[in-house]
Amino acid sequence: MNRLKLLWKFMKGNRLIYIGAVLSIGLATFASIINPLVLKVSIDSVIGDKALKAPSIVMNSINKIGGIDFLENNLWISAIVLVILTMIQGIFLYFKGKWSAQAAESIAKNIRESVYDHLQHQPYDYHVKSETGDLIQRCTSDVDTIRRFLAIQFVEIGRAIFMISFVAIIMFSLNVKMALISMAVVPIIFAFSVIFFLKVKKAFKLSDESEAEMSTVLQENLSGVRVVRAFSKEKFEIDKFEEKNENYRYLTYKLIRLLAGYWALSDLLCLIQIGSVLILGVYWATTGAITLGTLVVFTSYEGMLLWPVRQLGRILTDLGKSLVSLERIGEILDEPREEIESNELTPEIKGNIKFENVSFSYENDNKTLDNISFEVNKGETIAIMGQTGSGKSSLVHLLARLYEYNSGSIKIDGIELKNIQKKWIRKHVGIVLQEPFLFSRSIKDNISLAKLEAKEAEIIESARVAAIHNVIEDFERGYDTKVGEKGVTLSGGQKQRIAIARTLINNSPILIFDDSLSAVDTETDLAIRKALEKRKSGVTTFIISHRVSTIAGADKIIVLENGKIVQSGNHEELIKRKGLYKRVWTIQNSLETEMDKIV
Ligand SMILES: Nc1ncnc2c1ncn2[C@@H]1O[C@H](COP(=O)(O)OP(=O)(O)OP(=O)(O)O)[C@@H](O)[C@H]1O
Repeated sequence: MNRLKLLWKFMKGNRLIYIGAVLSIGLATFASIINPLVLKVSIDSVIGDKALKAPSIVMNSINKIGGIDFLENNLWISAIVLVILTMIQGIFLYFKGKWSAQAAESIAKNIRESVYDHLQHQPYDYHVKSETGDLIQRCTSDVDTIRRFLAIQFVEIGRAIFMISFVAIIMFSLNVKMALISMAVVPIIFAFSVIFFLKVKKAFKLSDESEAEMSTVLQENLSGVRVVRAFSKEKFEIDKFEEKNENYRYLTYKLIRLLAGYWALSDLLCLIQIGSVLILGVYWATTGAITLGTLVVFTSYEGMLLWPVRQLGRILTDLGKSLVSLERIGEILDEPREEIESNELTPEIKGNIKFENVSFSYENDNKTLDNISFEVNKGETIAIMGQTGSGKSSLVHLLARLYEYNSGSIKIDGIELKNIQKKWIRKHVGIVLQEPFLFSRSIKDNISLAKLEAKEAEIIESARVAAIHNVIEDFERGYDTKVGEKGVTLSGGQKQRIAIARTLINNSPILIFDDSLSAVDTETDLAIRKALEKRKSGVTTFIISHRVSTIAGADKIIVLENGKIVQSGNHEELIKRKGLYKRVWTIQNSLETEMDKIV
């Protein structure tokens, strides 16, 4: 029920058009129902000699033009009325099709926009954990299932209701016995449709989910195709895809088999119904129990009645599918949005940072960061070193409020971080992530992403500091060079440097390099740091790196182990003490000496 409410919400702005479509189908149905009645009157009372029984408005109209005798001499009038009714039916069916399609397209657009907007407001962790292929499936295929239902089937509910009620009223007013026989199968098909609806809903859910799994494999494979090639794991990947593909085929086949079974059985019931009306109707017509006109009316109505009743199965089937799709879309929309523009504080950020007994864990009890305390002043550089998984990235993620710390306090310029607006803090904390992602746009657009209004000179300046300007200039199209998805046309180091330029353009007072200098060689690393040094005045910088030469010049160095600070100090102090820093420094130092000997 909640999901139907959601659909109603999405229909906002299109409800009137939709009601117009339902009314049109009602009028078209009405015209199609009147048609056999005109035929009956023509057969029984105009050509035949039965006295005409009709509502006074019809009787008056016939009398005005000269009575039944006049109609008998001018049979073409009946033919014209039939043609006009058919035309009315056609016109309203056209409007029904037009309006329902128009509304459905617009509603689908609303859904896509809502879901996309909602996804943009999901927290960082949501996207870390979600499967992209599954999300794409929900935003495309599931939305399309709803669109098709709204464009084709939903208005048919209106037709079915109109048709069954109109036809039932007329049938019972003409002949109760015949009406009962004509409608005998309706409740059976209806009950059958409802059972079927529940089964289809289940089968479609499985098929839709398996399609999502297949999309995830496909999306992951295409994103990681270079890893696949590098390890020549094509066969493994093909087998994995084939398994998902086969599962999807099997589940969809089961769904189609179910649908085929329903159609066959409901067709059989309908044919039995039509057959019994014909046999009994002809028998009663020959014995004089009913008129020939009544038989014509009943056989025409039988076809009209059974069509929407059978259609009810299809409507319910598609409703089942749409409910599954709505549920999957609703699951996204149920996720709480991350409020980044709250009424929290938006103070001037200078860059004095103080961690006091900060602890943090991801959903489980294991502490990823345990009792972290340190202080860094505006303009200082702090380096973080530690084994993989020791919590370095987690620590800097806290600074950008990508995650919230569980206990302790982080103060920026004396203000508790949790009280500073997320959008504001993210604007002032420039972070170069460990895995840079470039969009398939031009290099210029990629760099200016963090500051859309950036002037060309600013873009070039950032690129210069990131030591990538000369490389870009060498490209044929310079800054307009299009970067392939994930920057495939660029080397790892080039991508990394563009990502650095993108972060620098914002002139943030706090900069974080999350192992982002690792993809560039030592010389470029040094060049970037020197350029940064020259440019930055008062920028507080966090550098995460395993390379001692990168972090040796930092004002402070902290060494993490299992989420705890095990060492801190500057380079000179740390190389004098036993510990991870000294060990890494010794190894890297001796390697460099060896290299120097070779060169
Ligand atoms: N989103 C997440 N949900 C749950 N656990 C996570 C998440 N991100 C990281 N972790 C876990 O938290 C711990 C610290 O991870 P983190 O990425 O901070 O380490 P790191 O020191 O930056 O490692 P690396 O040097 O390999 O980048 C790891 O055990 C990791 O598995």
